[in-house]
Amino acid sequence: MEVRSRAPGKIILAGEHAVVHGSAAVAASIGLYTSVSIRLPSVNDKDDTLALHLMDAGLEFSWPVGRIKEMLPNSVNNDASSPTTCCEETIKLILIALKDFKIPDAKIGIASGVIAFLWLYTSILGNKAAKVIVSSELPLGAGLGSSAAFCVSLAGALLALSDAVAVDFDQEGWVSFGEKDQQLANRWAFEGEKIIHGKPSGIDNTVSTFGNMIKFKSGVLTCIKSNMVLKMLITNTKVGRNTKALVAGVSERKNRHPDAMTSIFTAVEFISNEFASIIQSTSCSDDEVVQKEQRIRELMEMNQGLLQCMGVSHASIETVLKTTCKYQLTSKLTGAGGGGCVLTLLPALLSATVIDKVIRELEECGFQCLIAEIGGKGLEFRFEGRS
Ligand SMILES: Nc1ncnc2c1ncn2[C@@H]1O[C@H](COP(=O)(O)OP(=O)(O)OP(=O)(O)O)[C@@H](O)[C@H]1O
Ligand SMILES: C[C@@](O)(CCO)CC(=O)[O-]
Ligand SMILES: [Mg+2]
Repeated sequence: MEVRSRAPGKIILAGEHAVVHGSAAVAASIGLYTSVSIRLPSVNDKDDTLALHLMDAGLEFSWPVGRIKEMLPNSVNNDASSPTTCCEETIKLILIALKDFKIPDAKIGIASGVIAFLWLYTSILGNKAAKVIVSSELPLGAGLGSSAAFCVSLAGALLALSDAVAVDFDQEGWVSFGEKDQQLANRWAFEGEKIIHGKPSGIDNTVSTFGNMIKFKSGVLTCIKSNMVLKMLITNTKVGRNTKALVAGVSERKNRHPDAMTSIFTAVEFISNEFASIIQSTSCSDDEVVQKEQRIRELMEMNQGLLQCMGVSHASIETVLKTTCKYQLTSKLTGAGGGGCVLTLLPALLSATVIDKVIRELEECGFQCLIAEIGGKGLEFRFEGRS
């Protein structure tokens, strides 16, 4: 039997990092997905290995199922309906076991994804043989929520094969879980994100699970119904960075300057709330749309300034800001910053010629541009066959 699942990446429109410290943030799913396929062996198949193929990283892993029990003595046969946290001791044990695979230095960040995989797999499905393939349309480690899409998609495929959720094997095509099961997938994905991010707020896995546009604060999600067409250019600076290190850096800065940083996080809270209310307000005339866009531009500019105060901007991000500013366009980083992706608001009345020009200039700097669909579907799965 084979199950496939897919979960989208995201953009954070306002509030990244501050959301880790309890401020509100606004995020939307984007139409780029991470897909997972899990194939269980047929009854007559004697294969007793768990194989993982990470297509984007070009890495393959496999473990005899007996070896997995030794590596993760505490996770196998957990209750799939009760998400649990992977302890530091288990992370260390898996890291030691991963040395056998000689992951190249340039790809060492993938190790945390493999640990998250092993934790989710063994906690939800136990000690079973399977072939798992992961592939993504998202750039990895670039601020578009690849880690969350990875964890959500995995949690979804694993839960679809577990006893913890009731699924209809005969349903054809892509289907979503019911709300209770979506919440369970989201809670498991959060446990995976903890392994990759250290201290995630939960916004990335939540928007990847539920899709659409959301406001998120202290673990609570509010759906946003957008009343305006929001078109964002996404520029990938291709400067690699690691969300865990950037989140930790902001916390260290907060420890050094608690009052100043708390004031910054409070300012971000106001920005996110205003952002959400502008998007939701109705506008009838072109003039009203232009006024709303103007306010969003100012909020993006202020948010970017505050992210710079938090220490998460980067020379490559500043280059995108300067380049787009030449065309009177406003940009801000999205996700953890430190490189990665930058959003540029494309006003509704902006001509295609200007968009082409700005994209050409950004690409001449070595960056990669894309315009993604905003606010689409969340986690979905499908069964490919039974045996
Ligand atoms: N398709 C994938 N295959 C293997 N590992 C993945 C995949 N997608 C994400 N990962 C794991 O997630 C890590 C990247 O996560 P990270 O949080 O640093 O960046 P991001 O999620 O893309 O950006 P942000 O958190 O700012 O939105 C990778 O190093 C890897 O461990
Ligand atoms: C930087 C951060 O705020 C967003 C990363 O996409 C981290 C998080 O919320 O977990
Ligand atoms: Mg991430």
